[in-house]
Amino acid sequence: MHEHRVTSEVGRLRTVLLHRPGAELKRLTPRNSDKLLFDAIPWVGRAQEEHDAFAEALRERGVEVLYVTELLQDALEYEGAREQAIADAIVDLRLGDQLRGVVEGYLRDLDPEDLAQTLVAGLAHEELKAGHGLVYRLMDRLDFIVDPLPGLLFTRDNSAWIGDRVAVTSLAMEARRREAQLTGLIYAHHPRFAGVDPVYSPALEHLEGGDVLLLCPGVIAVGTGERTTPAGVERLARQVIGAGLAHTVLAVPIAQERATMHLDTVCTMVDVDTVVMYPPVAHSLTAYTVTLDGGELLVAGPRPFLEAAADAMALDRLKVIDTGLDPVTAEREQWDDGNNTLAVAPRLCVAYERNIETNAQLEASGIEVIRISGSELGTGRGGPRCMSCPILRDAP
Ligand SMILES: NC(=[NH2+])NCCC[C@H](N)C(=O)O
Repeated sequence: MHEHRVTSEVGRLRTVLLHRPGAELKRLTPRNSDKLLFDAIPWVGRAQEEHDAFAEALRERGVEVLYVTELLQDALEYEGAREQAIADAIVDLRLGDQLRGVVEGYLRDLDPEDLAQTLVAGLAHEELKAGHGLVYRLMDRLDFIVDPLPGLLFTRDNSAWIGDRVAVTSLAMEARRREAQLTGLIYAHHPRFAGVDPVYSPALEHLEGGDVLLLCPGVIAVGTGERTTPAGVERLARQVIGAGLAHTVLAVPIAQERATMHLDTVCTMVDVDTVVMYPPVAHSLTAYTVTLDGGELLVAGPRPFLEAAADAMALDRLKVIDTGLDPVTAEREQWDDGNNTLAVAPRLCVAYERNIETNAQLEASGIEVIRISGSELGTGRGGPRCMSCPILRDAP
């Protein structure tokens, strides 16, 4: 019997879901990288080496590493999962009926392994010899019939475990919406997750896992900005408080900018009472405290985030470690995901090695840092936290 339960950001990590980047990254070109949300064209082989080293660093600390494609392939052995996966992949209105029929036939002929591959790597125009239909002929030769999912690397965003339930999220960016359909299929059909009852779904208001921070058991901070909408926070609050998974949700407005696309780009936890945070926002960030009273959501605030969080967590104060040192270094290291640490246990975290000043600050504050290289992985603008979806952690 496999367990899944996550009640904090820092309890000892037991099981994590990763996605080893593959053929979908080879689809990135200067023409499509903006749309697919990458800032540069990664060297794929090196990105895979970096990712393998990340996974190995976790395994060395006793963490069980699961991979999206392996789970997906297993799930696709089930007829219901196959049907759903194919239906989701061809619903795109760009296809039109005739081409849709051809793509459907093509996908139906694939075995679970190749189907999983294709759903992630996408299907290029030239790979489908669809002959003379109008849409196929008019389509740009360099276009995709099924879009690739390079963003799948950031498994944090498309699902987030809250207690023993999973929030399958509703991704805001068109390029990433299909990711949650795939993880949704895994949780719905893979025997390992039998009986799991999702607490959120991709059909609901926009919500991305990178915005969801489990401050302590019962208290969740949710960023709202470029990705998660205020309506998404409201919906999540209702769902998780209603289900008894939390008593308080803090809605935290963040700037609607790429550099701060998720709350975890400016703040992550490294201990039960300590965060690493980007100095320019540390004292300006605010929070609305949301609780539930007899079916009604009560909203208090806004107040300074650090105060609201400490109160909800019943702490005297939340300790803050600064990103970088001087403002320029801090800005550089924030951009390079210096704040985006993954805690493996209290006071032990994984971070990109390149963020020298921030890592030094962490160590000076007694946090042990496991450094990984991420020159290629980082081209997608995400660090160790974005690249991992914890499925089981010990109580903090
Ligand atoms: N949790 C995170 N910060 N995820 C980073 C996701 C990066 C990805 N390229 C995007 O723009 O969506």
